[in-house]
Amino acid sequence: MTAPVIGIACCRWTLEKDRPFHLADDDTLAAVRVAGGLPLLLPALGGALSHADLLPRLDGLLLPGSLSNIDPRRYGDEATPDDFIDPERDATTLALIRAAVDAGVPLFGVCRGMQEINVAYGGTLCRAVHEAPGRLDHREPAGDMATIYRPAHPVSLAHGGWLRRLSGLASVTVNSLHHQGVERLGQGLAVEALAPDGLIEALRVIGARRFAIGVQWHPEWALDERPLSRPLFDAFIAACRQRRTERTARLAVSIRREPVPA
Ligand SMILES: N[C@@H](CCC(=O)NCCCC(=O)O)C(=O)O
Repeated sequence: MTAPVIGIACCRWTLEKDRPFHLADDDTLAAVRVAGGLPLLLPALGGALSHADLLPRLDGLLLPGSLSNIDPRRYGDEATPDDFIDPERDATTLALIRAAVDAGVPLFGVCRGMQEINVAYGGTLCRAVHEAPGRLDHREPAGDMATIYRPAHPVSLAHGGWLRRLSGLASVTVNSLHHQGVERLGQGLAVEALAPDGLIEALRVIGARRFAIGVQWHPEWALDERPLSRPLFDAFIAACRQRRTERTARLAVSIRREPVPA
């Protein structure tokens, strides 16, 4: 069996001279490869990325973190001029998420990716968690990469939840690099983990045929050093492998059914 193909949603950033580039971070690609997947970068083409063309070729969909924020108009809030948004990524991922889950494509959202799952299911975001009464500051500290991605706070894993079953743990300590967070949970989503201030740190799509999980932290960083990070990627890729097996079996049947030329 060849490696499952994992579509990784790119950001679209203008890096120089008004030339936009499609980007994904290297740690996410490395984590997918270590767990046995074949990363395939999905350009942020919005509506030009045909789901009918794409989804039958994908074994998994991964939505990585990003410095950019989801356009607040996507969840009914007002835009502010200085917000760093990425409309093309929004147009790509927000349309793709539910289509992927409905097609049985395993889905894994990290940080912005988890926020995208929430918005795709009709949820809203708090745009500055550190300013919300009773909330902790979830932003990263200044410093080198080890400091930025340091274990920052515990999260409690939901009783009877999927993450608790996977890890056998009641809580894990996670890194934290975000200033936005889930405000209203989307319809059809379940809480999988909470921070000490009650902020939702992980969620799951209820009734999804396969892995459909979002986490607010970054398991791709120091993959083998944190208790839940490698198991998360391994479980995601295992689900993708299962889809690949079924997908290739279906393909073989349809090829056998092709009439043999006389
Ligand atoms: N901009 C949003 C999402 C935060 C996020 O995804 N951070 C990732 C930072 C860079 C990385 O390591 O990918 C927010 O601030 O809430």
